[in-house]
Amino acid sequence: MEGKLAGIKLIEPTVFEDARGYFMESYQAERYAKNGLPKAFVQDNHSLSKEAGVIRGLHYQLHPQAQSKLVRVTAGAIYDVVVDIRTGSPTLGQWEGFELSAENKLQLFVPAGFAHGFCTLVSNTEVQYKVDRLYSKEHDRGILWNDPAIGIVWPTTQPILSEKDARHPVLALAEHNFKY
Ligand SMILES: Cc1cn([C@H]2C[C@H](O)[C@@H](COP(=O)(O)OP(=O)(O)O[C@H]3O[C@H](C)C(=O)[C@H](O)[C@H]3O)O2)c(=O)[nH]c1=O
Repeated sequence: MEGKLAGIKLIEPTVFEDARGYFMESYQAERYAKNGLPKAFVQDNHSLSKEAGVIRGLHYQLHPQAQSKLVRVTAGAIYDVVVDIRTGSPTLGQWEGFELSAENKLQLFVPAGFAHGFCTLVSNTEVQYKVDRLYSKEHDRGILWNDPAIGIVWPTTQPILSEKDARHPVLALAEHNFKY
């Protein structure tokens, strides 16, 4: 399913349930590539947030280390947010949110050119995501979670933030040089 912002994809995997529980292919390179996802991811990430109301983000990496991400929740639930920061994009500065959970098993594909962040909805939420470029501290950038120019409506107005996330700059969108 396509999001309202070009390139964003919400993926519902096939879940095989039986009396024991369930099985699903959480990723399959050939099928996902047919849906326009990168042919190769190079890193798996996994975070645990102990409380509801944790916001991680909004993050992105600059070219040439700009990352596409395939995000899923394996415990708990998040409100996952993407912001279009592609210079020249007709939806530059627009955001969209999705509820991903261990229950709904939905996966979100976030192409390079989007800032990404999430707010946990329950305690002990675990998020696992694939990226197609390696982490690069030098290319890592952030946007303030409540940047008034973007106006994201989060599930909380008083989030638990890392020190880094509490002090991101607000974003003059024109500054970004993502090739649309
Ligand atoms: C992202 C990353 C971080 N780190 C190290 C750097 C720090 O010492 C520590 C925690 O990093 P950070 O506070 O940036 O972690 P999150 O706040 O969960 O960041 C993530 O949150 C949002 C939701 C994202 O979309 C990004 O993928 C990612 O930036 O892990 C690594 O060693 N490798 C990595 O790929």
